[in-house]
Amino acid sequence: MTEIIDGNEVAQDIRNGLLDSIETLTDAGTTPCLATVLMNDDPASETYVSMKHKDCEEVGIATRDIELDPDTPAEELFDTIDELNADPEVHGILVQMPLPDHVDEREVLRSIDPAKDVDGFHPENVGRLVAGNARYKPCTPHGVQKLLAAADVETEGAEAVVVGRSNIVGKPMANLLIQKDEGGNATTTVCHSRTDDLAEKTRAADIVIAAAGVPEMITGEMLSEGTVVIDVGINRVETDEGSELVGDVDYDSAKEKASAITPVPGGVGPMTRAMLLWNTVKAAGDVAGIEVDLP
Ligand SMILES: NC(=O)C1=CN([C@@H]2O[C@H](COP(=O)(O)OP(=O)(O)OC[C@H]3O[C@@H](n4cnc5c(N)ncnc54)[C@H](OP(=O)(O)O)[C@@H]3O)[C@@H](O)[C@H]2O)C=CC1
Ligand SMILES: Nc1nc(=O)c2c([nH]1)NC[C@@H]1CN(c3ccc(C(=O)N[C@@H](CCC(=O)O)C(=O)O)cc3)C=[N+]21
Repeated sequence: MTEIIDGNEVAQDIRNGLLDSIETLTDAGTTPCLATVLMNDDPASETYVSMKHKDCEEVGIATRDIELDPDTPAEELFDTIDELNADPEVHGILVQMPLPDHVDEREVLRSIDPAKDVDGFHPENVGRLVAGNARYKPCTPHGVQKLLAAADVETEGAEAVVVGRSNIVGKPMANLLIQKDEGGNATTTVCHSRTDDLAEKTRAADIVIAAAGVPEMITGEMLSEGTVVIDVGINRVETDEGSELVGDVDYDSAKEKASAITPVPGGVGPMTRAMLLWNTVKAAGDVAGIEVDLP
């Protein structure tokens, strides 16, 4: 029997696990607060940002909601970030990607106070993660680690294959998997668009983590019996019945081979949002000087 790993359920457990710490912090006068900055009018981005606000509301995290018109001059975005950096009531800052072409994404990431960088994308936080001294683990890979743990998947000694090498998913995922730490100690291969014979790599894996942004590219035929399959991909595709959300994994054929698999939607996506709350609570705890219990 293939285990279907329910991301909504695990994310709910994480949110519940944060409640006591949020209450402790709030009672001590430090209500955790996340600020989001949205500077694109893509409906999907708007949906994701509003989901993040709803999640915060549910657990008692305060929010700031900043929306900038996509043709706002970059200077104004930097001014906004400076204000949030300086605001003692704001603990986490998330600038939703993608940004318009006239804004330099790297410069934006560098401008966020690393102590408030709850995405974990600032170069200082990337460096700390790589050095094995992470402050904020990036939300999507951290969420994948929590999903694997919830499904009792042992990473230590496992052969893990990450498909994708982006800065926001593939690279930090691989870095977490090779850490000498809980949820790490995996022998990790990173594949990408120039990988020769991807199927050979995925067939040798105990754990496959698909983050390529190519709809349904990982098929059952590319997997060995018993593989754990984590599908990070979120692709909107048009079908005869309208638009549909699919992952990077061909779910039906992969499920035939997998011992455990995540669905899309309802897999990694909700975990990304839950780990954002996790990082925000950690940020508030650091500011308050209170050691909070994190799930
Ligand atoms: N669930 C969630 O919370 C989140 C989901 N996502 C989703 O995850 C997916 C990946 O996102 P992201 O990392 O930002 O995407 P990017 O487009 O930034 O990176 C994709 C990576 O996949 C590699 N790749 C592309 N095509 C192939 C192929 N045919 N075979 C092997 N490797 C390939 C690319 O290789 P190369 O480097 O050579 O170009 C690149 O490294 C997307 O579907 C995205 O929507 C993203 C963030 C959060
Ligand atoms: N600074 C920044 N940080 C991010 O973390 C970030 C970003 N920019 N830009 C866009 C990507 C994408 N991303 C998702 C988060 C949650 C779901 C999610 O909750 N998905 C649900 C619902 C999907 C739906 O119904 O549309 C699911 O998969 O079940 C999806 C995608 C975060 N990202």
